[in-house]
Amino acid sequence: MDLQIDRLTKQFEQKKKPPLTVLDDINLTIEEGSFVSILGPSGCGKSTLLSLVAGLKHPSSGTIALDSNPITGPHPNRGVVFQEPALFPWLNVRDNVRFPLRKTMPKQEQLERVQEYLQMVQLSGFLDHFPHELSGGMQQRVAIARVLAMDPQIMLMDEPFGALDEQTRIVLQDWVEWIWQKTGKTVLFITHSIREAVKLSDRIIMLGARPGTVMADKRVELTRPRNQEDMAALETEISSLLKSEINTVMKEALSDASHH
Ligand SMILES: Nc1ncnc2c1ncn2[C@@H]1O[C@H](COP(=O)(O)OP(=O)(O)OP(=O)(O)O)[C@@H](O)[C@H]1O
Repeated sequence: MDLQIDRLTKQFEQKKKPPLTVLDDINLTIEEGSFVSILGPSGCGKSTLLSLVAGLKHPSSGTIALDSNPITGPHPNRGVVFQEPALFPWLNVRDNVRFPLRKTMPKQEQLERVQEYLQMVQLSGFLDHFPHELSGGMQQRVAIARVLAMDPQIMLMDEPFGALDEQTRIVLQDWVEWIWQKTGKTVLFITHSIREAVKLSDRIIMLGARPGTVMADKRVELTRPRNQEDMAALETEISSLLKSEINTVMKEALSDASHH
C-alpha cells in the first residue's frame, strides 16, 4: 500500500509572532515495500513529518493517506520507533513486546508471536530480562521487535540508531536491512547520517530548511549489500547539497539577527 502525501503543510503557533511554517506544500508518494530515508538540516521538520504520518500530529492543511485511507490518528498499521527505545522499565522483554498485542489476540498467540519476533531480532534468550539488564543496542532491538510484532504496514523510524555507538550502529544497519528484506515492509527512516541513508535507502528525500520543502529526491540504484567504494560518489554529492543548504540557513539567520 502506498503512502500518499498531498499538499501537506504544518505550522506551529508562536507567542507574539506569526505562525512558524515547518512543512510547506510537501507532495510525496512512498511506494509499498520501499526503504525511504529523510535527510535534512536540523530543525527542517523531519520529525514533524514523521509524527504527522504516525498520526501523532495533525496537518495544518493537506492530506496523508495510506492506500487511499486518510490518516486521522495513530493506528497499528503504522509502527513508530524513536531514538530512545521507550521500553517499560517494570516489564521484562517478553511483556514489553507483548504489551501492544494484549487486547488483539488470545494469550497463547501473543506469546508465540513474541517468541517469533524476538527470534528475528536475535534476542529469544532474553525473554525474562528487564530493560536495564540490556545494552542500548539490545533495547533498541526489543523496541523494533515490539513494533514488528504488531505487523504494521509501515515502519516509521526516527533516528533509531542515533543514540548508539558507531560500531553498534553499523551492525544494526546491516540487521535492519535484513529485517526489511525479510518482511517486505515499507520503511520511512529519519537519519542525520548521509552514509546510513546511502547504505540503506532505495530513495533519499532531502528536506530544505525554512520552510521545509523537498530540496532533492534521489533514487539509490546501487546493488545491496552496498560497499563503501560504490557509495562514495553519492555520499559526496549529498554532502555538498546539504552543506550549501545549511550555509544558506546560517547566513539568513545572521542577517536576521543583524536587522534586529
Ligand atoms: N510542538 C511544537 N511547537 C512549536 N514548534 C515546534 C513544535 N514541534 C516542532 N517545532 C519546531 O518545528 C521545527 C522542526 O522541528 P523538527 O523536530 O520536526 O525538526 P527536525 O528536522 O526533526 O530536527 P532535528 O534534526 O534537529 O531532530 C523546529 O524549528 C521546531 O522548533
